[in-house]
Amino acid sequence: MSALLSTHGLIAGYGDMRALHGIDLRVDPGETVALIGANGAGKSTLLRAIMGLLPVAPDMIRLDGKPVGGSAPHRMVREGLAIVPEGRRLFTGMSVEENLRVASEHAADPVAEPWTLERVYALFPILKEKARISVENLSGGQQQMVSIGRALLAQPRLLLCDEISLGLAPKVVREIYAALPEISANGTALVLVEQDVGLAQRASQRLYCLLEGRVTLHGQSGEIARDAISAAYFGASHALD
Ligand SMILES: Nc1ncnc2c1ncn2[C@@H]1O[C@H](COP(=O)(O)OP(=O)(O)OP(=O)(O)O)[C@@H](O)[C@H]1O
Repeated sequence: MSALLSTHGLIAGYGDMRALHGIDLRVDPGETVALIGANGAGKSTLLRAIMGLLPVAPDMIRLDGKPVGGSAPHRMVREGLAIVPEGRRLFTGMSVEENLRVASEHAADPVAEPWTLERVYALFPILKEKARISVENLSGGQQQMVSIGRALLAQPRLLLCDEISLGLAPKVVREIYAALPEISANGTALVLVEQDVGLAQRASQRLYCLLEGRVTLHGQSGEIARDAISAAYFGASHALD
C-alpha cells in the first residue's frame, strides 16, 4: 500500500534549537498510528511540522507521495489534514456550535460519508445538549470533544491528535477513545500522541517511540514487548529490568 503521509529525514525546530533530528514516519490510509515518548521528545513538534506550522523542506513531508513540507496550514487542511492541538485551542466567548462551524468553512473534500454537525452530535451526544453554551463553561472532557468535532468537520483524511487524554478523568478518556473507531471507520487515518503507553498500544495498529527528537522504536503495536518500549522511551541505560 502506498503511504498517505510520510516524512523523510524530517528536521525541524524553533529558531536555532533543533527539536527533530531526522524523523522517518509513515501513515497508511485509514490506519491508526500512535506516537509515544517522554516530555520534550518532540511529539508535538512533529505534528506541528506535518501540519505546516513550522518551516521544513518540501521533500521532508510527502502526502500521496507528493512533496508538501512547509506548505501553509490552510493548504494542508484543504489537502485533508486536521489537528486536535495540545490545549484544545477553542474560541472562547463562542458557543459549542459556533466553534464547530468554524472548521466547515475551510474543509477538504470528504473521505467517505461527510462529517456534519448532526454526526458530531451523534458521536458526542453531550455536545448537542450544550450546543448554545459558551465553550469556557464546559468541562475539560467536553471541550476536548468540541476540539475533536471541530477537526472532523474539516473532513480530514488524516487527523493528528495531540494528547487528547491529557488531564482528563479515566471515564472521560474511555469515552473519547471509544469514539475513535467510528472516526477510523469513515476512512480517516489517525496519529495519536499519547502519554499513556498502554492506551496508545491498544488504540493503534502501529507505534513510533521518540526520544530526544529521534525515532527509537517502531513496529506493530500489539507485537512490541514492554521492555523494548521502556528502553526506547527512556533510553537504553534507563531501561526497566
Ligand atoms: N515554542 C517553542 N519554542 C522553543 N522550543 C520549543 C517550543 N516548543 C517546544 N520546544 C522544545 O522542543 C523540544 C520538543 O518539544 P515538544 O513539545 O515537541 O515535545 P513533546 O514530545 O510534545 O513533549 P510534551 O509531552 O511535553 O508536549 C523540547 O526541547 C521543547 O522544550
